[in-house]
Amino acid sequence: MNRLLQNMNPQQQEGIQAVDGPVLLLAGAGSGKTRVITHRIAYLIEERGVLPDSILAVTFTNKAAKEMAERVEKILNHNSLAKPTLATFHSFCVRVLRRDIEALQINGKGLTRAFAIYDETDQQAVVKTALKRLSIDDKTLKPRVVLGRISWAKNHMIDPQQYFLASANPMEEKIAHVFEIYKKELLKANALDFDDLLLETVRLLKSSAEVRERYNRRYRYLLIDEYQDTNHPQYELMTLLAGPEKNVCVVGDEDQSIYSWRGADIKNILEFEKDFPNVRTIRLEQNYRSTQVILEGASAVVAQNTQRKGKTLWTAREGGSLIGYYEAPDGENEALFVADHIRKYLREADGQEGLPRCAVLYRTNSQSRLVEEALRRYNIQYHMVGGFSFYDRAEVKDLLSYMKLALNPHDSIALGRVINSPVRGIGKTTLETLERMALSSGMSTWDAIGAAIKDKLLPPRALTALGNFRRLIEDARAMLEPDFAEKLSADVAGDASLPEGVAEQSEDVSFGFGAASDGELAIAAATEDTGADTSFDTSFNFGFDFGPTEEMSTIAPENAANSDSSQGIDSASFNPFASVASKTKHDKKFPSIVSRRDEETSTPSEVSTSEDRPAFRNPGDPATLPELIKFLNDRSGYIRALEEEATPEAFSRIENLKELANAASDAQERGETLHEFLDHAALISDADSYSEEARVTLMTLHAAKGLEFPLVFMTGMEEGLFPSSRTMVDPTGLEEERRLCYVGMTRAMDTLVMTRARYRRRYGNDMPESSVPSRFLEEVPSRLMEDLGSPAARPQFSTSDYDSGYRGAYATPYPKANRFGSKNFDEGERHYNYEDEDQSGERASRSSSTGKTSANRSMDNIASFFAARGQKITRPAIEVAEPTGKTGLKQGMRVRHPKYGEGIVFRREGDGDDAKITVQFQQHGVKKLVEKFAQLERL
Ligand SMILES: Nc1ncnc2c1ncn2[C@@H]1O[C@H](COP(=O)(O)OP(=O)(O)OP(=O)(O)O)[C@@H](O)[C@H]1O
Repeated sequence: MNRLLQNMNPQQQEGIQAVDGPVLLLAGAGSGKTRVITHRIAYLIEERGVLPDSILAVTFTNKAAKEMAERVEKILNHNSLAKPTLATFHSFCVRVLRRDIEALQINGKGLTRAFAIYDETDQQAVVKTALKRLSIDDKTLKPRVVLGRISWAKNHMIDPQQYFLASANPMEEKIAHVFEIYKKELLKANALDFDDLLLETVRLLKSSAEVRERYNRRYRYLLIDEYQDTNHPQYELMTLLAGPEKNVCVVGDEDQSIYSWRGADIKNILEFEKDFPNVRTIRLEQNYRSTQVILEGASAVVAQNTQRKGKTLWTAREGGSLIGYYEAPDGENEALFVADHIRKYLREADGQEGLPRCAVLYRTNSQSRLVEEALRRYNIQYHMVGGFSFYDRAEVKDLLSYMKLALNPHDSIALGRVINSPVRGIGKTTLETLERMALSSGMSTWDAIGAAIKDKLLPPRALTALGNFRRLIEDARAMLEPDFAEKLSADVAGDASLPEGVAEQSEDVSFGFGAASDGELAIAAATEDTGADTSFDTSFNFGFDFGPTEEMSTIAPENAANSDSSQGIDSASFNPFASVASKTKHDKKFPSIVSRRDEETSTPSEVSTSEDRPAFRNPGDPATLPELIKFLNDRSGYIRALEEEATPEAFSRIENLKELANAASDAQERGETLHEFLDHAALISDADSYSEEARVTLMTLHAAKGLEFPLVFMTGMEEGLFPSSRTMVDPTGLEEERRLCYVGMTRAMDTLVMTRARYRRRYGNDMPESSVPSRFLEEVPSRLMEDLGSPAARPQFSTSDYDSGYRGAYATPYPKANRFGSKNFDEGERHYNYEDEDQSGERASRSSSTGKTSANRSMDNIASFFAARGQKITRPAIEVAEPTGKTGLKQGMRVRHPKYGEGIVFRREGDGDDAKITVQFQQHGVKKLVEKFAQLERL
């Protein structure tokens, strides 16, 4: 047998040998697709005598192209001088255009071969020029938003004219005009952006038969990898390059198509057989990677999808350990569980053959923070793929810079970083003037801002922008002082009477809290209490959700006592400042977040009592860390700007900022000061050295595609997180999430563990929100899963497990029972949640005392989780009849809420006026609503 066919199964052999005519290689996960592609190329060269340079293989990433080239070289024993072309779509297009773009010129006009390639910064500059020319404020129409639309239009082959005709509103019309100018400007500059590289190549090959035929003669064998992730222009390019011979082999797996948000069209693979009628379809269905258990589990999940061709994957690796499931009380414990498991795995693997390798996968980058911190506590080195370490991300650094300025506004580096981020009209010239002033007088930039405002040294617009920025920082600084709320409301009241303009604002008093002087905060003269509770709400629009008026309160009972009785709820309680207005002053002072608290007046144990629960600030206390972050997020306009951008990247940045707020809440609970929090963040990024030898890899599910690991963790298996809430009411989006789940599961070779947190903090909320297990967990047959949460299986922690270097950063070492025994948690102190308040239905049927409900609920959760899969469990399931009430809404129904939009009913409890309904909203996560006020419309 030919050496290239040895050790290959019959389908793989067919895939290697079928080199003539169109071939669709449907390669299931782990079925040796990469092996087949590389051997196929080698086979063409060695067996069929094809010239290497007449082979073109297109892959998705440069890394994949490089690896493939190396593998082919190796298979051919480095005997071939000529090389096949292995490139990405974009790099291939650059080659074509550098050679032939001038064929597109008409009467000598058009782009030349010396064209420039514009990156995103260049693109933004062009859009800004266009907006300026059209007198459109780039705050109302963000350049990034415009660029997103332009890219979308281009990838759907829509030109500015068509875009204009199809525009449904004035905004879209404006974008069409910008698009038109953008196109002309690029042409004038002899430049192409990334999308153009593909589109112009397609246009070239379509319009010039001479050029097309030349490429068809040159590349007689075409191979496209990851075909399921190609978009429309890439599809067109493939058909043009396939030429009359159509020796084109596309390799892909529709079950691994996870890039529709980037324009990938799963139809390309689903309809390949239609486009090439005489296609030979080869299915690679033997999986060499995973155990039977893992493969069966993954296949069961993806089998729920409708958009697929359907493959029956099998493996000779019979049996294998069951898929582990662990339900942690919260996100921190989930991460610690993973870290503990990894430590054991690495220990056990020590001395055994082969490098132990494992991966922790998550849906969004922001989830890495807790895992990173847990691994660091265990002193386990890790490598993070596809992104910076959490604290290195631009948006996180920006927000930390704001926090640093709140402590020290003279920190010129932090100031330089955020003075115009988000864009607030403080331009280059202004900054240069400030820098010159600072340089010549020895002032800090902060002081230079003050001087420029005072002496009106800059144009009015610049001064207004600087004034606003200065005020933002001063207000943040004021939040670090006691009684800030009262001062702020006084300031807001005072503001109304102030004439507009920079001159007035330049006076210290009009800045609300006074200008800061070196080393200490100058506080504005105390003003009368002007009724903080009303003015406060208007002065602070945090731009995030504190809950609707009809939502069940998540506030502590002492605050809930102020509820609006007619509604049975307390809208104000969702405002972190509400407690300031509604509570009576406590004797004990809340520890300052600026300085370390006085150990005599407040010991760590006191902080965690219900009376002094850190989540709630007493009147006269400084703001808490999460409050400060929320204030900065909102007042800086940072989150708003990202929301307007509305790209997947922007959403992920928002998630990161929310995660930073969560980190702050954790720090607050540990009693950390702002200084300590910032130091902790700095240490994390400083110590962030990656080792090539690291055996632990952290990455998103997307980044994991194409990789394999003996041990894989999939974390955050929760509705709203995974599947992501944005996809949950869109069947197509949901199918893509399911494919992502399949990709994740099939990365595991020997062991797969899926975890979730029962309560997860969202956007630094005082109270973690309860979560619902991901539907994907439910889709794995129960016989394939085992619960790792039973006491015997539960890892045992001791404080000595933690890296001593890190312990210093935490004021209170965690007691053993707090980690996985979740003693505190179970006693309902820190993790108070509405479910603790409202379990009437379940409680009625339970004889247990309320003090133990959390522990019992945990059992019930696991019990019902496994019961749903038909697995026998020792604890009898609790029967709660599902009432339907007046609305007739039932579990699984799709509904619309006037504020939260679309969602799916997850649970209904109680009846009559007390009936509560839990809904998973697409945009807003899980909400528990009082049915009679909820105004839910059935869809
Ligand atoms: N015929 C074979 N005999 C033994 N091992 C094989 C064979 N074919 C593939 N493998 C092994 O199976 C694993 C998966 O192969 P490969 O990475 O090529 O799969 P893939 O189809 O590209 O996977 P995915 O699409 O899931 O990323 C590799 O470890 C590979 O060495």
